[in-house]
Amino acid sequence: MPRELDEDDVRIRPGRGSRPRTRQRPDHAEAVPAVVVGVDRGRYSCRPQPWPDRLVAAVRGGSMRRTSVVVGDQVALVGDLSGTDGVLARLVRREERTSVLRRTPDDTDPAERPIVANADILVIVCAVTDPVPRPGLIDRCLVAAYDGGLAPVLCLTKADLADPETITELYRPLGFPVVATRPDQDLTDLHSLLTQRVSVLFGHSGVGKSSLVNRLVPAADRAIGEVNAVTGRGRHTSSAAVALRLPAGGMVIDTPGIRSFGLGAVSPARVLSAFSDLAAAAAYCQPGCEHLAPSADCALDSAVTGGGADAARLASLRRLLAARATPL
Ligand SMILES: Nc1nc2c(ncn2[C@@H]2O[C@H](COP(=O)(O)OP(=O)(O)OP(=O)(O)O)[C@@H](O)[C@H]2O)c(=O)[nH]1
Ligand SMILES: [Zn+2]
Repeated sequence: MPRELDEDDVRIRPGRGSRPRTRQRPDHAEAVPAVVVGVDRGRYSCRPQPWPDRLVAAVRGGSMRRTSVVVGDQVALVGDLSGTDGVLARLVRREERTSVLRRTPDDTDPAERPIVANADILVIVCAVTDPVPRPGLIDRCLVAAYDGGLAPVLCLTKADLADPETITELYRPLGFPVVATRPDQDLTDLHSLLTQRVSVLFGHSGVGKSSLVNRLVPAADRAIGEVNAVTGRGRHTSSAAVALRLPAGGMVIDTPGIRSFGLGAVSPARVLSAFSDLAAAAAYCQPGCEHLAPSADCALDSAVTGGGADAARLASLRRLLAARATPL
């Protein structure tokens, strides 16, 4: 029996997915566009665009063996797309990604690898208390979001137990939405941010992420658990990202078991690009300036003293740049 390749066999290229697809064949013109909503050991659960209520299990076609495919990827399928149990379609193309979140290497997995593609928003879920908030972790998530091309949202859970103001204040200069949630209030603010968008939820164990997912996604759609029935349950289940449909459109991607995002290859320039107000002043820095601390090389401090930039924004940028180097 030929050995089946899976996600673990893929060598992640250092670039950002710009390899020309010379193997693309014209006979795939009729392939059906679909989005990947679950991945398990080389099997992909996909929702075809023309039949979004259908879950089709697929494997990568021959020309795709070295192409990484993750939850959120836009792909093209050929073959039997009926979604019948036990039937496998073939995945013949992966479209360019608009964003990529990467998982940090760990003891069992030495490669930094993509876990979610094409998400618009990273929702960083953090409890106001119990467990105590860890701004260092939030900062690392922010770096991963800016680097991966996602807009961050901070969701502060358990606002019924403590005042979210201290932590909200810390992030105010960054200008992204901060939403506080509590069990006795509805999730209107969060719904309006996430509806019609693709968002990734990330949070450490105990912060209330599962409670949030259950409130955002009605029980019926949780039947996405079927994904695992289609593709088989196994060792990867606990760390696999799964895309769930929001009632009013859009998807939330849950990332159970993922403890942090990869920051190994993050460049200061990509983080800086999320600070448009400071990016212009940074053009006056010496080449190679990492903007980490006040120095003769860094033009950002004089931009602040000259009134062209905000001190709190610069402090936030420096905290994020420093967070890259701080282990969790
Ligand atoms: N008071 C209060 N408790 C909450 C809130 N959200 C969640 N909890 C409680 O916090 C505990 C953890 O919630 P979970 O939803 O399981 O948290 P999780 O982040 O999914 O944790 P894991 O399942 O371990 O990954 C549970 O006892 C919840 O009832 C909240 O807004 N307020
Ligand atoms: Zn600088």
